[in-house]
Amino acid sequence: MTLAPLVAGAAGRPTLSFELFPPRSETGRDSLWRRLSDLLGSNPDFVSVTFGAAGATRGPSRDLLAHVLTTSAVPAMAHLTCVGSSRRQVVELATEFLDAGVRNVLALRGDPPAGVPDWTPHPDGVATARDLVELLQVADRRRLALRGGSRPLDEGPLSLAVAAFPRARDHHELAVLRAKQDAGARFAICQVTFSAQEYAAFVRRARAAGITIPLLPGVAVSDDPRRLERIGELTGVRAPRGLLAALDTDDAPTRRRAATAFTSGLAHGLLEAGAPGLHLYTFNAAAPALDLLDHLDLTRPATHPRPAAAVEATAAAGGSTR
Ligand SMILES: NC(=O)C1=CN([C@@H]2O[C@H](COP(=O)(O)OP(=O)(O)OC[C@H]3O[C@@H](n4cnc5c(N)ncnc54)[C@H](O)[C@@H]3O)[C@@H](O)[C@H]2O)C=CC1
Ligand SMILES: Nc1nc(=O)c2c([nH]1)NC[C@@H]1CN(c3ccc(C(=O)N[C@@H](CCC(=O)O)C(=O)O)cc3)CN21
Repeated sequence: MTLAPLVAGAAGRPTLSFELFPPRSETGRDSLWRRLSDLLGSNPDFVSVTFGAAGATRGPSRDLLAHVLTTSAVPAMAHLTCVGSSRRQVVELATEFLDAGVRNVLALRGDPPAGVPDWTPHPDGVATARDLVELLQVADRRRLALRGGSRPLDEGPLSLAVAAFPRARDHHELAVLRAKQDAGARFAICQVTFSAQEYAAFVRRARAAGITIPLLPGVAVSDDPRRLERIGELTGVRAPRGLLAALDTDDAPTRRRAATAFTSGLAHGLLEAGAPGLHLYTFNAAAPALDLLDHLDLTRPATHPRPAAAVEATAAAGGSTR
């Protein structure tokens, strides 16, 4: 399933996507599989799976993507990063994910690993997301050529997305996004934002700079203030003090209501500003994302065809394939 037309509005409704990170442990994996089935059950347009700094979660990220691709009909997007890798390593990495059935990739430069003071980037490595956008297309073409040049019928074209930064005010950052678009990115997922005005102003600046691809805003839907603090440390985008204060309570239902009151206000503002949809940073929790969907009345009809593996598994279990 190619996501670019969906994000560009082909479905006639806002696009909805969930961002997940791979579990750290076996126990984490079992509990994630359960929460995942609630999230996938709401029929998002796609889920995306993060890739730890400098490839630290390569195996777990690939396994989580393969799990989504084989057990659900929801398209999955891999985040892949290039910082610290040689061109050859990037092509190998891309081929591994393409072999696992991934056709949608968020091409990111990537964060340097935390707490590794003597870390240095690869000397002849791929330094920017723009170069990664190009190299991923090379890897896909090379893989196709090695298989005799014809694509299996169920293998769609490679579809690439990149990151965008609503906070960025200088022309250089817009030129970088423009270069990623010109290299072949079909849409951008925005860094977390807590302000619809900030997003709207960014979209205006981007359009004036010749950026025409859809710019999907990113919304952190957590009801856990520690998560929001952590994302603030990681990205420099701090949650509003009022939101953190409202979440500063041990009463879980109060926290959940406060989170949904905030995210639904923000989501309304973003959609009113013309956003093509919402990319929800879920932190692997189902409830805050599903509460928001209820609140927005964004219930989704089941539109994705089921993958053969899931249909066979259901049929083997004596169940319905619908
Ligand atoms: N994992 C995720 O979901 C997300 C991660 N990020 C992170 O944000 C950071 C930035 O990533 P991207 O936007 O993918 O990287 P990018 O390669 O587009 O930009 C990275 C930096 O390099 C500079 N740069 C890029 N091309 C340049 C050029 N030709 N000449 C001079 N400077 C250039 C940019 O100004 C920017 O400051 C990374 O750490 C990335 O992993 C951001 C959003 C989402
Ligand atoms: N610069 C940057 N790097 C990213 O990886 C990134 C962004 N920005 N922006 C959007 C999303 C948000 N991301 C996040 C945000 C928070 C955690 C987080 O809370 N991580 C926990 C560990 C999670 C776990 O494995 O249990 C942490 O303590 O760091 C992870 C990814 C990934 N993305």
